[in-house]
Amino acid sequence: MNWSTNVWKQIQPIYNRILNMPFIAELTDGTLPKEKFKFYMAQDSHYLEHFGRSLSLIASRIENINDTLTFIRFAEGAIVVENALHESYFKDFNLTDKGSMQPSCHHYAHTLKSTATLANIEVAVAAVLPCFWIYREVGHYITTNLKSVNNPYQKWIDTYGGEEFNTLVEQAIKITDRLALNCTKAQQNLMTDAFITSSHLEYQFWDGAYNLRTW
Ligand SMILES: Cc1ncc(CN)c(N)n1
Repeated sequence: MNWSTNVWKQIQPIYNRILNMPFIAELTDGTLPKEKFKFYMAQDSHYLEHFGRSLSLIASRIENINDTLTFIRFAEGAIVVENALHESYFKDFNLTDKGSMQPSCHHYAHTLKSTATLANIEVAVAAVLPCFWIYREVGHYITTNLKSVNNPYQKWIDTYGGEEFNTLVEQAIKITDRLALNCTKAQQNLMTDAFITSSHLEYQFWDGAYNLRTW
């Protein structure tokens, strides 16, 4: 079994907790209160900047030059494409000030940046993978279970449930599995730990937004 299949199995309890979060249920049926989505979008805009920086750090450190190019494109996707979605919601919701980073976002963003800088490269790559993979799965899940035709969060759902994002996710999984193949079992375990930690932080990010958690 390749590394990614194995680690995805390991995070099933966390993934199922995510699917059962009120944030996801209400995003699916379009009833998520606007103030919670606005909080989430503002925090996510901060997150995407730091995520993009983490991807750029990985791009500069990863050995294979084609992987460097792929991670540069991932960084651009986060900073330009994904953030454009946020900008459009800022307009829709008259949000002008995104405020400062709050605990869940701060913890996740800085964990990724320090891992991308200081950890072995395969661990850094494993740490960013849930940011791709969990969002794709949640996007697909919501698309399949969509309950409302006029869902105000449709643009978000279409972005993460769509084909363009899926292509990026496939590339990220493939690179991570290739790196894992050249690792010892001990190194693979560190990759798994990083993947699990980021999966918990994905849960915390949505939970922080739903509860409008501030310092
Ligand atoms: C917190 C979080 N994690 C992941 C994604 C998808 N790149 C995101 N926009 N925000």
